[in-house]
Amino acid sequence: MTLSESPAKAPADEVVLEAVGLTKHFPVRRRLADIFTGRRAVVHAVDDVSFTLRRGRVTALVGESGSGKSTVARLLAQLYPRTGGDLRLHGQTTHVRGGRRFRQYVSRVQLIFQDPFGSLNPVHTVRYHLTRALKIHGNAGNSAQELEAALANLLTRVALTPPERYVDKFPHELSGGQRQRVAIARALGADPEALLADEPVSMLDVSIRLGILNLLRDLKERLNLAILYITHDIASARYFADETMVMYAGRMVEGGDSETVTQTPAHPYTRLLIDSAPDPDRIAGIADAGAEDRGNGEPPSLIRPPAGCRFHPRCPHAMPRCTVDLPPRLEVGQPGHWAACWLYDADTVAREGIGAVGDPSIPTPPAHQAPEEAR
Ligand SMILES: Nc1ncnc2c1ncn2[C@@H]1O[C@H](COP(=O)(O)OP(=O)(O)OP(=O)(O)O)[C@@H](O)[C@H]1O
Repeated sequence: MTLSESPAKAPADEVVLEAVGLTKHFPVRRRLADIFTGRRAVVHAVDDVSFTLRRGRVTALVGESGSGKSTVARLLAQLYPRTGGDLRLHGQTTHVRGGRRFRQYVSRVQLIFQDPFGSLNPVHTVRYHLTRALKIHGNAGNSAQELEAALANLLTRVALTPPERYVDKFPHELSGGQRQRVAIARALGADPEALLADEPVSMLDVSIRLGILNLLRDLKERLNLAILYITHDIASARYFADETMVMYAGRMVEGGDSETVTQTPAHPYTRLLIDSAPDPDRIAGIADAGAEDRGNGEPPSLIRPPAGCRFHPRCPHAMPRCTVDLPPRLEVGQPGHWAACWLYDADTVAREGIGAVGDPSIPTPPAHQAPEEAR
């Protein structure tokens, strides 16, 4: 078998991968007190995360450091066993740990790492890395000519042309951007349906980031790929992703189409994120409201995460209910736009009042600002 020359025949928008209540807790070393109490402490890295990856679409997963984004990518790549929840490939539950079934899974779902310097072996050439990927996934053809054609095809797909200029280079002879292109070409050697790109540009020079994002977008369109784009840069999600989901302290707090989430953010945490990463194109009203509503402090301990909404200790709008009840996903206007926030439950707001337990050092929204406007 060789690489498909034309975009996959699967319909655009077809669901490839589905996370349903995905949960990952990492055990932490036992302390003396734990032995007496019989408790085993865990890091709640990812709790109850649900979303779908579709053909021909980029889904961004955004959040600050430690929010659980990389753990989600590793769960989707099945590098970690999950603590709970389900992972479905084309609707079928999938649970693989090594061996042939893992290789079959990996040929459909490929992970691209953040660090193009660490992910390529410095003693091997581009030819070696790509040939290995093609052979492992049965895409190297049946002759030396077919292999050569497949190598040229991969390099051309990632715009490393002419291919003969790059194929025999070692990683140290390439720039960071060129190395990341080789890493992407290696992932494409599997002829996958889904790419999981974990901060694919964060270690690259700012001047070449756009080129890599444009390449991924081009691949999404030409190869009809489903792409998960993990980033802490919400402005790039607006530019690059079709949908954006926001994670805070291991939980999803907001989701919807990227334009809506970035231009009319609903969750106070999303507003904080946008506020700390100014986007010049953002509409003035949101920018002003964000500056006023800014929460402060640090993300919580994931060993003993706060009850209720995990953002409530930092939230200027927190109400008593936020400290005890976990908010469900609530619709916030545009179809498909949701926020896990009690601000969007009219009964709770009417009963408790916005900001009743918020940090008093942070100004609460003006009295006229109804939950509708708090979006
Ligand atoms: N193998 C592990 N063992 C214990 N805790 C872990 C492990 N991997 C991650 N964690 C913890 O899980 C939480 C989520 O980490 P994760 O790396 O997924 O976050 P992230 O959003 O990707 O952050 P970053 O952008 O810094 O990579 C963190 O508190 C982290 O310390």
